[in-house]
Amino acid sequence: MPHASADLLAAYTPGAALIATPERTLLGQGVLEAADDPAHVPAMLDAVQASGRAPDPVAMGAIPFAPGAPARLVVPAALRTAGPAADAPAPPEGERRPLPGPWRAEAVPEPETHRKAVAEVLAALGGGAGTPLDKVVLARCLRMTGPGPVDAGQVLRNLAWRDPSGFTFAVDLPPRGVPGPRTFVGASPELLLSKRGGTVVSNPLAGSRPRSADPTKDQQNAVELLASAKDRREHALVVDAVADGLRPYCTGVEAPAEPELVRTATMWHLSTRVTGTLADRRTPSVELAAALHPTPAVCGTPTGAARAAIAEVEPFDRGFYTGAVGYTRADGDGEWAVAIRCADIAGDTLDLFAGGGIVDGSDPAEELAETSAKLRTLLLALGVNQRL
Ligand SMILES: C=C(O[C@@H]1C=C(C(=O)O)C=C[C@H]1O)C(=O)O
Repeated sequence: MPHASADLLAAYTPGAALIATPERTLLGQGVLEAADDPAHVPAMLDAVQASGRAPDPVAMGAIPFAPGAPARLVVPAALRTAGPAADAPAPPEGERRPLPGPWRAEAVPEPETHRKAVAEVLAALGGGAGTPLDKVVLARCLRMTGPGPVDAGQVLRNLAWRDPSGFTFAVDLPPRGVPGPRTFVGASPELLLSKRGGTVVSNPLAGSRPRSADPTKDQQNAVELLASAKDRREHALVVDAVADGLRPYCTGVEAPAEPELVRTATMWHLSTRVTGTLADRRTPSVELAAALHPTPAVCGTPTGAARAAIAEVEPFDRGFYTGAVGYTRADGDGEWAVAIRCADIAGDTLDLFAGGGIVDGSDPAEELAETSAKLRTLLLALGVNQRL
C-alpha cells in the first residue's frame, strides 16, 4: 500500500530527511552511509547497492553555497516514498499551527545597511573602470529567536500546506555548536535540475515582484514584471548560464525565447524551463546539479567576480542557503532544488535568508522590499504576519 504524502509529512521528525517535489515525496530515516562531497555520491550509491543493504538506494540532502564546504548527503537506512504533496487533501485548519511566540528578530545586516550595500554594488556594476560584473545576488539574514526549541517538523508542515506545488524540505545538518538537531527547512519554487532517463530539466527563476492581497495590485505587479526590461535582462543571464552549463553533457538543449510568470504564495517570478537530452543517460543528477551550481539566480555573472563581491559585502556565512537540496537514485535519476526560501534551525533560533539579483537599473529600496517579501515564506510558516 503506497504511503500518502501527508502521512510522510506527519511522520517526519528532526534527524530524518523529508523532500517533497512536484513528482514525489521522500522520507528518509536513519543513516546507512553519508558523503560530504557530491562527487562521492555515485560511488557511495553503487557500493550500497552492491552490498545488498538497499536494493534501490537513494542519497538525499543538501549542498552548501561555498565551493568545497562540506555537503550533507545521506543514504537513509529506511526510505518511504509517496506521491507529490500537491495531491494530498488540504489538512484540517487546526493542523496549520503557528509556532509559539513571542519572537525576537535580529536583522543581519540592518535593513538600511542592506539598502546601502545594494547601492554600492550598483555603483560597482555601472561605472567602475574595467569591472566585469553584470549581476550580483545580495542576500540578508534574519535571526528569529523563540521562547524554546523550534519545532522544525511543524515549520515543514506549515510550509508544505501553504505551497504544496514546489520543493518543500527538511534535512538534517551537521551541528553548529547548539545542542540538539540542526535542520535546514524550506519551500523553494526553483528547480535547479531534474534528470529522468535521458532527459534533464532546469527551471531558473529570476526577476521578482511581491504578491499583493489586493487582486488588482497583484495583477499589476505581475504585468509590470513581465514587461520589465531590467528583469528580463536579469533573467536572461541565468537562462544563458544554465543552457551553457548543460550543453557539455547534452546532445541538444532547448529553451523558449520568452519567459513565463510563475507565482508562489508570496512572490511573482519570471521563469524559463530549459530542457536537454543527455549524451550519456547514466550521467548522475548530482553531478549535473553540481555543474550548474551556483547559477546567476543566486550568485551572479560572472560567477567568480560575483562570488568575491558577495564575500566582501555580506556580513554572514550563507551556509546551505543558495546551495541545493535534493535526491538522486543509483541510476542517476533525481531532482535538485535551489535552496532558497529557507531557514537553518538549531535550538530556539531560525536563521532566515533572502536575496535578490542586482543589475544595472535595480533600485536599492525595491531590492530591500523584495528581500522582505521573500522572507515572508518562512515568517508566515512561523505564524509571524509582519514585514521584517
Ligand atoms: C535569492 C533568492 O531568490 C532568487 C532570486 C530571484 C531574483 O533576484 O529575482 C528570484 C528567484 C530566485 O532565483 C532568494 O529567494 O533568496
